[in-house]
Amino acid sequence: MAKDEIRKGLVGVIADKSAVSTVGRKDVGLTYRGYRIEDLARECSFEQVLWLLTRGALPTPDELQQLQKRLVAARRLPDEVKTCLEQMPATAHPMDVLRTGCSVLGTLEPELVDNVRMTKEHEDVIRIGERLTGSFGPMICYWYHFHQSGERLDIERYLEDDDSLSQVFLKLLFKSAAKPDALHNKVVDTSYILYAEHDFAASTFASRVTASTMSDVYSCISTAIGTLRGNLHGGANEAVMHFLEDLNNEQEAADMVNSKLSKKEVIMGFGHRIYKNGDPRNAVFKDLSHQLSQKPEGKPHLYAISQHIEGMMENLKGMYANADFYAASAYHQVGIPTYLFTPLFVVARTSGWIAHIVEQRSQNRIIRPSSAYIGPAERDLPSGGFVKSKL
Ligand SMILES: CC(=O)SCCNC(=O)CCNC(=O)[C@H](O)C(C)(C)COP(=O)(O)OP(=O)(O)OC[C@H]1O[C@@H](n2cnc3c(N)ncnc32)[C@H](O)[C@@H]1OP(=O)(O)O
Ligand SMILES: O=C([O-])CC(=O)C(=O)O
Repeated sequence: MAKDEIRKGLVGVIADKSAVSTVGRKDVGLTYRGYRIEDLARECSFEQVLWLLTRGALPTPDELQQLQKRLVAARRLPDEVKTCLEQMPATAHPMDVLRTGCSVLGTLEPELVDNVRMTKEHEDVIRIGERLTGSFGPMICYWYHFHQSGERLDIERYLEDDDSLSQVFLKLLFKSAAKPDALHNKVVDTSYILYAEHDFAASTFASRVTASTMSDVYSCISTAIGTLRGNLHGGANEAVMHFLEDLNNEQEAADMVNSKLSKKEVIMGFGHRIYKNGDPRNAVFKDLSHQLSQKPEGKPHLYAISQHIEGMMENLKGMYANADFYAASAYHQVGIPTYLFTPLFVVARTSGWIAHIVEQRSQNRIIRPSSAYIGPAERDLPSGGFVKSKL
């Protein structure tokens, strides 16, 4: 790369070393700490993956039990957080609710200044990550029910100590003390695994930029949530659902694709900065969406329309579905409201963000690129015609 070359969007720039994941090595494949995503999705729970990402190795049964205890404790929302959730408007986007909830928790349980240092003792950071991961589901459900019906959700009423993070979310969303439907739970748990980590994706890179200034963990995570929210990144799963909702059959889907492509509009859920030959997470999400569509209450037409769009994009643009495309029809068939799709991504990705914050701190140098200036040449202030406000 030539010294003055501008890489718009930082395409192809290798910004640092990382030992967390590999994305698209030889154009395909995703591994977390060396393990293939397909194997993790099939064999592991999200809690195991959370441990793996943040600590580098799979947990022992005892370590998993300890983690579960901490995640149970993390479900508790301080009264101050509940009050803030009640004060946020019903019209707020749930991503803004989570971003703010993260900040509020950071004021109540701050990372001690003494811990914000370049050190190899990272357990405190990981524990904050666990606290946030455990509290995000209850936070979003508390806000959701309060603004749907005025009810102050009694979180523990529905939960048991062995509930996984996916079970916690589904029980609280549907206000049910019964274990959720097995396939619904598998969909949410697997989505958490698939969404957990993705190298220097925009939100992760943003969290590392904040970490590189020696800021606190809550600031890093709220930076990341704000970055994930956009439609070109995590917000795409909601954007996909918005156009799927408007389509009644394959002909309407074809008209939508042709119309958007003719206007050079981007079709959400397709394309990727790194994967040019397909996103390995897509096959897993697609299979889950298909399984759901086969249930009596499933929506086979939604799956068929999605498949039709996927085929057209491959044929017309040579472009493949990314993780967000079938995540939309899968979450929808579980009964999750569309505006909660990206918040679920946050629950999952907090583990990856934490792994990267720890890594950034352990090999820190402030992230501060340069720009190629194209503004006016250096000049004197005009002698008159403007108000000189300096005394
Ligand atoms: C979990 C995730 O965050 S996965 C990503 C989720 N985001 C989306 O699904 C949004 C839709 N996709 C996109 O906008 C893009 O593909 C991104 C943001 C994911 C990647 O962006 P880039 O790496 O800059 O795209 P890339 O350089 O491959 O684009 C090449 C060309 O394909 C076009 N293109 C890229 N994606 C799409 C799409 N989804 N639909 C139509 N055209 C597209 C671009 O407009 C560009 O066209 P041009 O050469 O005429 O300007
Ligand atoms: O890597 C990216 O650019 C976006 C992505 O797929 C993710 O964050 O999961």
